[in-house]
Amino acid sequence: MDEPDAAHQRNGPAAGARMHGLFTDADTGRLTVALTLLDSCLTVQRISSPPSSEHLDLRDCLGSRAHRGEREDQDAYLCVYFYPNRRRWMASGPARQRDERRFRLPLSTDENDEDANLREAERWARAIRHNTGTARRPEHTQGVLFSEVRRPRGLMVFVNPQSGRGQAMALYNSHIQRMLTEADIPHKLFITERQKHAQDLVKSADLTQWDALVILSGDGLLFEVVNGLMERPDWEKAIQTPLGILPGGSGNALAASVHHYTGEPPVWGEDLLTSCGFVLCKGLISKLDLISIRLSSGARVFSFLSLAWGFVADVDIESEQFRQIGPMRFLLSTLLRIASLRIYQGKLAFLPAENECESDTACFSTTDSRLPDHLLVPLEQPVPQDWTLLEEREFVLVLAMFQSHLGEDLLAAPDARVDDGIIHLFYVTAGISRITLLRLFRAMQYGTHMDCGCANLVYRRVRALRLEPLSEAGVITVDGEQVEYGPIQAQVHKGVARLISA
Ligand SMILES: Nc1ncnc2c1ncn2[C@@H]1O[C@H](COP(=O)(O)OP(=O)(O)OP(=O)(O)O)[C@@H](O)[C@H]1O
Repeated sequence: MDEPDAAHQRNGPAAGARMHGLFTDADTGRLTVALTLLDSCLTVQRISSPPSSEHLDLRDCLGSRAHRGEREDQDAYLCVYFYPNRRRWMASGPARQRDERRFRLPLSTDENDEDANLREAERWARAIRHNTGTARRPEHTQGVLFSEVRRPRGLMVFVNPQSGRGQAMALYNSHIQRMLTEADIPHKLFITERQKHAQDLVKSADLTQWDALVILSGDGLLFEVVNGLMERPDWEKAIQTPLGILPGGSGNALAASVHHYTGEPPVWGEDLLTSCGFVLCKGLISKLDLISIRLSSGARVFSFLSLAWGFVADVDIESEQFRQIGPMRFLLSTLLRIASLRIYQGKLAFLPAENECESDTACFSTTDSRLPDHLLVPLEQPVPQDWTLLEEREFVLVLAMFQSHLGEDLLAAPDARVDDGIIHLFYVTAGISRITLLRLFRAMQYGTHMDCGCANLVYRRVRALRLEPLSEAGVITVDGEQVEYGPIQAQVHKGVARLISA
């Protein structure tokens, strides 16, 4: 804390002050507190002994409100809600933590105007909310601030009560409801009752009623929402509805990616939820890449996160049986699968990102008019000539990442960005030892797996890919959800959706 500026107190507010006033401590009603509102900071100076001064950064502020005291109390109160990044204890990393500040304005001495103190507190709350909305981080040069476009509609918040360890409703009650109220964001809760419930709801929803669709669950529920939007006749407009993600599942890869894009140190569990809640209330609306995925049956799905075959897909699906242990389920399944390591036979081809010009021959022609896949040809035809077809036929895993994180603590593609228009393709060829594979996954926690010097691990930046498994049975996952097994191909569509992100 800074020492109080005696001259400042004598002479009034500092230059640039939007408002200046005297309050008392909300709890004791005794200490005198001088508040000064600047463009991007609220200064709190305790004038009474011991004097002190604090500068509270409005970029960390979610909102502010004024209210009358309870029952007989005629004083007015000003509440300001901050979520600064702080260490909980010395050894822990910084994480956003709630810090509510309350200040009291005593009942007006003017008997003819008993509401004067409440009006003054409301004037402060309005001014703080205004400055909170405009106090942007200087690095935010792109995108639209969500606070500028939202209201008066609200959020459609989907909660899957079964996701993760079944705690999503408790997380809503303990964190999200309060944060949205503090940020003055209206919302309506939709508790999903079955598979595809969220998909059906967004297919038929009147989207003009909502500012954004928010998912408090794992990535699977957002996958349903994205595909529900893309199945609508008005998909082109519908997919422009901003999406928000709050971690309530066990993988929470997109939520971890959104946090990663803030540039803040990694956090997990409820700290990740608070961070994503903060991003949701304050964040920018960014463009989001969607990846069109074609399955051998002719079905098509849209993905925002990942496509996996081999080791990663097996671990994802096999870990379902350990759902009750939360995110640890992936670690346990990884160890079990490493113990019985498999080789997967298949063909892999891709269009390198540096091949900017699009193939003349490629153009997937179907009756489906949604987002034509101009980089793909039908699966029965050979890939276009400007594609790379690998000679390797034996893999341990193929993993295409569209965002940075594969799980809360797996930073698979550190350079990925929300709308970079790139598929970050990793594959591990047969011949890798168990110990090296384990080392790779440990390094992936810090995003340093490419620094391990493992010759079996290859990373390519691509725009489209095709995978043809040669073994009869196996598992392929898209965004962590199992899809039909067989030849599959994908291409990126840059920034066609929108995500509330950092
Ligand atoms: N009430 C419900 N009961 C059962 N399944 C549901 C319900 N609501 C949604 N689902 C389904 O649960 C599936 C998994 O949801 P989701 O991915 O959000 O959670 P998760 O699997 O716990 O998270 P993660 O993918 O991070 O492990 C989705 O396919 C969704 O359709």
